[in-house]
Amino acid sequence: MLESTLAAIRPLDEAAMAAARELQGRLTKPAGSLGALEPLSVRLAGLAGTCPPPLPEPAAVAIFAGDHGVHAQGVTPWPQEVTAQMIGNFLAGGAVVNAFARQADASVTVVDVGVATPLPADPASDPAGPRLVAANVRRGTRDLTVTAALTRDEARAAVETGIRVAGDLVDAGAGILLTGDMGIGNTTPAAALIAAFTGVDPAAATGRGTGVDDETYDRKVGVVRAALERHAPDPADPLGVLASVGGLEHAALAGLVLGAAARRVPVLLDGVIAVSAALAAAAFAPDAVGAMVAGHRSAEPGATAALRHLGLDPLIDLGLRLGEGTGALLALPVVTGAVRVLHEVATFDSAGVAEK
Ligand SMILES: Cc1cc2ncn([C@H]3O[C@H](COP(=O)(O)O)[C@@H](O)[C@H]3O)c2cc1C
Ligand SMILES: O=C(O)c1cccnc1
Repeated sequence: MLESTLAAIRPLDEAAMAAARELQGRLTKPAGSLGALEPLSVRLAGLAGTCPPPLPEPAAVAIFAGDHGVHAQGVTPWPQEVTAQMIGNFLAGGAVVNAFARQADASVTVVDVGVATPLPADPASDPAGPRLVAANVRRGTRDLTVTAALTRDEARAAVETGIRVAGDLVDAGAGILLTGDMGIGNTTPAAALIAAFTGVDPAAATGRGTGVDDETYDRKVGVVRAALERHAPDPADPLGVLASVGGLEHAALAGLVLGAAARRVPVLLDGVIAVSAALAAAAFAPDAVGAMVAGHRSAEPGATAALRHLGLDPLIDLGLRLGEGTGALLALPVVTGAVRVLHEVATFDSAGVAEK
């Protein structure tokens, strides 16, 4: 399934992009006045293979949850149980991601791809409310400072879970997918993935996650450095990188991105966990970058290194450092606006407005 998905990922459609550029030039506004929205609309036309591309509606957030063996190294002050407890919060509608999803009219799907502790009972009473997908590959990764976090088969199973979730959401009608994550400790493997794929130093890839103190931060950088030295991951082997220093939610997010790209539906990336997974997706299939929209610039320094490597400019920059899909949801109206312009704005000709 991974191989067939990769084979389905193709470059953007040049004719649709040319049509979108030409249309942008005829709309009743000075050329270029919509800044980053204009090239975004062109890219989304290229992805859809038609101009104008469909409005990115309805939106679906997929929150992949997993735990991390590296938690044992003291890289985060939060107990591991918080991952499972937050799943309960997502399903009950009480997390920040739920508030923003309601505002954006987006569905929320929570995927247990690797949670270590028992999940709370699913309160799912509202059929339109958040939904839980049980797809646990393993009850958390192994400690990447000691051994590979995952076997290649486990990493593949998680990637294929993400591909499957993307396909199911698109089959159910989603016009855009948004990435979400939950996993106490997951900024540590995200930093390791970013260092492995971009080549930046572990100190430049590592941030303070939930807000760790100086001592914990120094330990975290040391953990990332030790993991890279131990495993020497090969960036040309994305499955190997995900297995050695990644996480189950990171691998599944890479699959979600690949699945979206294969179905030619845009995928709006959230923060540092999402962009670390996007690096893996791009290593699997460089053309997958065409489907990626960077929602925001996470405060985590690794996110900026990853976005630079991917050649993506984030739509908003609010200093967010939460994850869950919150930054992607806040950026969604910007994406919709970029496409709506192509559908609804009059041309100089049709509106009888004189050109310069
Ligand atoms: C209550 C709570 C809600 C969260 N929602 C997202 N995260 C975010 O913070 C965690 C990563 O940071 P670190 O690597 O420092 O542990 C992940 O669970 C991520 O989704 C949360 C973290 C907490 C504590
Ligand atoms: O950028 C993120 O997504 C992020 C940052 C800190 C903690 N959790 C997630």
